[in-house]
Amino acid sequence: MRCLTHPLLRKLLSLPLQCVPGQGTLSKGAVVSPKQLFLRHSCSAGRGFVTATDMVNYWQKVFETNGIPEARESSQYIVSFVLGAKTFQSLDSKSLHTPLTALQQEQIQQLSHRRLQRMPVQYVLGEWDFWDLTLKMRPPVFIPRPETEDLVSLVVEEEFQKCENSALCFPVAAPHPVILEIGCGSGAIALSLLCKLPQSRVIAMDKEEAAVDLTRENAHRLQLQERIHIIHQDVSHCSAKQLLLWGPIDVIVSNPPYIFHEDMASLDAEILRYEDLDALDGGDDGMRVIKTILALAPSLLKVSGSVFLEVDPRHPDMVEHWLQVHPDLLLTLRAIHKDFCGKPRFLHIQKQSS
Ligand SMILES: C[S@@+](CC[C@H](N)C(=O)[O-])C[C@H]1O[C@@H](n2cnc3c(N)ncnc32)[C@H](O)[C@@H]1O
Repeated sequence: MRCLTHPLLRKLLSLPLQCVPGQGTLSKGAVVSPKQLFLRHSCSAGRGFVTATDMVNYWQKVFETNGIPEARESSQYIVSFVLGAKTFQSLDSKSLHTPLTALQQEQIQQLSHRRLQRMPVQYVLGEWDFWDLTLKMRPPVFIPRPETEDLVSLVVEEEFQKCENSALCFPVAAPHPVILEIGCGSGAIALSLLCKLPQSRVIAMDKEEAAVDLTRENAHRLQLQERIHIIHQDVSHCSAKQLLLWGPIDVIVSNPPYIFHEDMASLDAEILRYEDLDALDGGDDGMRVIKTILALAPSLLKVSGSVFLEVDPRHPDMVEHWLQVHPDLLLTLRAIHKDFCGKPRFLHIQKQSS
């Protein structure tokens, strides 16, 4: 077994380092038996026990030393997760200074070792919050990003809440709106919409079995399984009939793969190593799946039904042009909405009344 310990960490702790069988070898300056080292360090500080704050500080240093991004946040997430808290900030003073049990220290160590291998913290913890839902996460299923919460808000606000004074509000009249999500991943969008719109039903489809399984598991955990129909299918191979089981659709929503292929190589190591790259790669112009969705939409939507898409900031102009050269689709770009960074990110497209 190789014993790799970063010199900076060694200096930091001023401790004699030793290999402990069974720890394995980690990439890039990994630490051997941090628990033992840490315990000795704490003892030398005269306390003889290890607290949550100690662990956060220790693992932050280890992460920084090993070039792990968001070192402090990562160590805080891991320690608070093991202590059963949502955030480190929500831990009270007592929890922060109570000695950790041997089991808690072991758990923190195991999870931190995964993070040291650049595993995203969402996969390390096995769960993550999206809006007000806690969802199971598993590699390689796409981890929902915070901006996508705004896509959910947009659907709820534009289609189902602010419609009384709008001429474009046909779906609000539907007593039990039917929503189709294309590319459901972990189920983040579909399940949030079901929670926000208690009368709605959702058809969620994904081409990856791992994604379909995770959406199903999350739906059961949230007891939403009665109102969701989950389909394992590639959107480019599916028939309209397959998706019309509850009749014409009010809203299609999708956060499709939209990254330009040439940009894929520059993604973070966390993404490249662990997430399904097909969930991100939108082809040469980032529009491969977007075009398929738009071509299918008219045969699925009710008159005045809507498509909401999350896209790359370069896409609004490209989609507008594409719709102009495909007038037969009878789709109109109604609105472009910005994300919280001010970038054009969400498209509202509507089926014309012909
Ligand atoms: C960017 S992820 C979005 C996942 C989830 N909706 C979210 O926002 O967290 C795109 C998803 O679309 C799925 N997908 C990609 N191409 C697809 C296709 N041709 N048909 C159906 N699903 C597809 C991927 O498997 C992935 O789960």
